[in-house]
Amino acid sequence: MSNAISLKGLAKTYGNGKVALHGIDLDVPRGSLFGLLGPNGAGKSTLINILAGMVNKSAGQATVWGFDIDAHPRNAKASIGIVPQEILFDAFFTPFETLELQAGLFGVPRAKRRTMELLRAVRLDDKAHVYSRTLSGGMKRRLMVAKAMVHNPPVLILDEPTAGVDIELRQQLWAYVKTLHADGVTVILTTHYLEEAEALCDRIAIVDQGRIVANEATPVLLARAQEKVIRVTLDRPVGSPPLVQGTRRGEVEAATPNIVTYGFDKRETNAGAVLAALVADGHGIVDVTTKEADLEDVFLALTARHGVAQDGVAG
Ligand SMILES: Nc1ncnc2c1ncn2[C@@H]1O[C@H](COP(=O)(O)OP(=O)(O)OP(=O)(O)O)[C@@H](O)[C@H]1O
Repeated sequence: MSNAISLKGLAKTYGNGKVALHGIDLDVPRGSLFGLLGPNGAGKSTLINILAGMVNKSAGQATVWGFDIDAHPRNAKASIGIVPQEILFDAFFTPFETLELQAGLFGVPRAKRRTMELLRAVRLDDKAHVYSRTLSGGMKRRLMVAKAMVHNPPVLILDEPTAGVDIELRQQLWAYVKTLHADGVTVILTTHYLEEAEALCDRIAIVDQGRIVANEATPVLLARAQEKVIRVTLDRPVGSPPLVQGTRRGEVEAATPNIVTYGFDKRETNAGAVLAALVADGHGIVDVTTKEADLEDVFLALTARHGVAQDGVAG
């Protein structure tokens, strides 16, 4: 019961024979801010749509907040709020009416509705009574989040919430999501923006071709990226990179032949040893920078397919 979402052998084959999910197992712990990453077509929307009751699974089990989606569909649905990719609401309703209508659909009694509180939370209280069609894109997006929260679900799923949203609005949206999370809401977000998942999520699962290829606490996932890059400015140009044991991919920069870069595995050597080797070889060090591998490197390594170009990575 400690999981917000639990999937066992969840599979989906569409009518046209396309297998979108190959029997996946996935647990999302309660209280987490969970990232679901994957290239286009990986199966993220299929997974979310099954939880939302919009797509029928072909096999397996799914529970939301302990409620099996087959045995207790109403409770499962009531436990989840979903912000879909597309903006969906009637442009001729005001934000206030939109939320009231949604609360009605979820059977929230009038006395328990939090319409103005939600509008304040997404900073749309001053727009409560204007037509929704006059809202900016970012405001509409925030209204979608408020709409997903009318029935106060313990789990909020955001499907690609920041695609096409500018940086300032993105930050406002994340500020609100963090507030919800701090208040105890379990948040699951799908995103192509790896930096976003890295910065926000405490746990990340990577989906690729209908399979979970990683599911780990963010620092553990990042630690999988053992490659580090060191860029050294030498005191004079070199024709080829001096040999340094324990490194690979030594390169001299074409335009500035006194700058050399090396890749190395953190488990095998370190920046100090690289510099010491260069000095021992008679080179003077003028400057040095290093770069850690990031989530993008891990992501690419895990979803690398022979001869197939990746799409949809990093937005
Ligand atoms: N209704 C459908 N009928 C047939 N195939 C579908 C249907 N919906 C999705 N698919 C296919 O299932 C696979 C998974 O799609 P899905 O939309 O779940 O991926 P996704 O990870 O959400 O991708 P994106 O990030 O682009 O939304 C894709 O190959 C897609 O073409």
